[in-house]
Amino acid sequence: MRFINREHEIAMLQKARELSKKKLYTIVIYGMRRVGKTRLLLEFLEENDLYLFVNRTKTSESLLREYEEILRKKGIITRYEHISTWDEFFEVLFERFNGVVAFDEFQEFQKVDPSVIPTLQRLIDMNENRGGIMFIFTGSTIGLIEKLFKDSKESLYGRIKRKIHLKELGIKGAYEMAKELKLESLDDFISLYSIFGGFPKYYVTIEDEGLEGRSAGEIVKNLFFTPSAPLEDEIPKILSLEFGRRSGVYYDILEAVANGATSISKIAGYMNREETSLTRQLKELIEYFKLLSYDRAVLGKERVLYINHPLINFWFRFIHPRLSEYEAMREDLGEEVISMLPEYVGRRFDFICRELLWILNRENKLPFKFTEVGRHWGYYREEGKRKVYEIDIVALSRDRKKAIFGECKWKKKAINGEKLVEELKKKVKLTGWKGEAYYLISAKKIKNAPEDAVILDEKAILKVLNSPSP
Ligand SMILES: Nc1ncnc2c1ncn2[C@@H]1O[C@H](COP(=O)(O)OP(=O)(O)OP(=O)(O)O)[C@@H](O)[C@H]1O
Repeated sequence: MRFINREHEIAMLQKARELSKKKLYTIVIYGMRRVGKTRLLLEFLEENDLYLFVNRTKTSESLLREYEEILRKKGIITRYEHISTWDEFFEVLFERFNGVVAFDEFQEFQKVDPSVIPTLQRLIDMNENRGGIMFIFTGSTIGLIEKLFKDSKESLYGRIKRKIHLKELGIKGAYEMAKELKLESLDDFISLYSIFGGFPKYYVTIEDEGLEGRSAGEIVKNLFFTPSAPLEDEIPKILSLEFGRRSGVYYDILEAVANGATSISKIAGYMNREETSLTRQLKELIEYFKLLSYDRAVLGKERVLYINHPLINFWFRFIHPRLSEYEAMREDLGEEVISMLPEYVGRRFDFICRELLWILNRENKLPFKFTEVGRHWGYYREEGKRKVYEIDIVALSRDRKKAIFGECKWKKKAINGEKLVEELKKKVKLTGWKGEAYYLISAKKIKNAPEDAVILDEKAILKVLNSPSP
């Protein structure tokens, strides 16, 4: 797959390389698994730079031997020289090497040999003013890498000049990949993006499996629901690397949230456990692993939990609760899941709308600039009963005096725009909104679109996706 996006990150790295010529420069690139850290490194590194992968399955001695061999191949040490300690390894680097040294999966040193970290710290301190070397450390386990570099108790704290949090490619980047894969049909793309988000790895898997130009349903079937499917253990693999041996309750919480338990009391109900026995793990899933987030009612105080990683959400919604069936009757389960996809995609479409709105906002293509966007929900009484209303999009100006209220519907059938806006206006009344109001409808096809509403239909969405990035 051609290298997509990341101009901003490459520019930051290039600037750091320039600065490192005068004075040692250290940079951390961290982000979720599969987001593209290694590829970014490899695109950036030049022939004489050093790429060093910290392989967690190796012993300290064998990793050192591997790196020693790399130094030999690069001509940094001779055939007759040997490196027997990590001290020597870094000393040789500082004495003889000019260029970039990239440690991929740096956090794995904690497993292979934790003493490497203070050794490196000491040598960084001693060589602070030495020009010519730049260190890049990449790490996947977000919580761990943050701890390694931000926690003042850990030794590399304060030695890092720049941190790059590498995020998913975003909807435009994902659409570029989809185009490479001949998947430009918006319907298929919206379904795939709802499942895979902007993680390049999964689009590369579509390419690796020769599934270019196929429908979203066929792709999902092939990648998950065939014998030895390529993504059959993707999520368990990622999560076991993140959670280590502490996994148990985390899995149950994720399953509960993916299936509609959006608060700690509902999760406890789903799992049939006491709330207090889940507090710590829930906090860790939010703050340390960053897999769960809160979605707030923009005009209110309530909040609900959701899984912010699209593929983890998909896995826990459809496969994890039915792992036995997944083993024994995979193809049948696949048929069932594929038949439920339109409804699933319909619900994920809210997030897609928000992302599209952010793009339009950046490009000044909305009635005003908003600074916050999310959902809103509230309650009203009808015939003595308490009922809920929901507004898919509420985008607010900084002073909270202007708002865009929107509905997002991804369905095959055309939506009646006028009717939808009428219903939306009734819901807006329920919120008690007093400021300026604008209305937005996002749907595949819209008939009777009111002239003064912001319209995000198939044509408008394709225009956003195809517009050049600023
Ligand atoms: N910007 C990109 N454009 C095109 N392909 C990409 C891009 N970034 C990554 N890829 C591809 O996606 C796959 C996964 O990327 P990569 O291995 O770099 O991710 P990673 O973050 O290092 O993952 P992990 O933490 O799991 O090792 C690779 O096949 C890579 O070539």
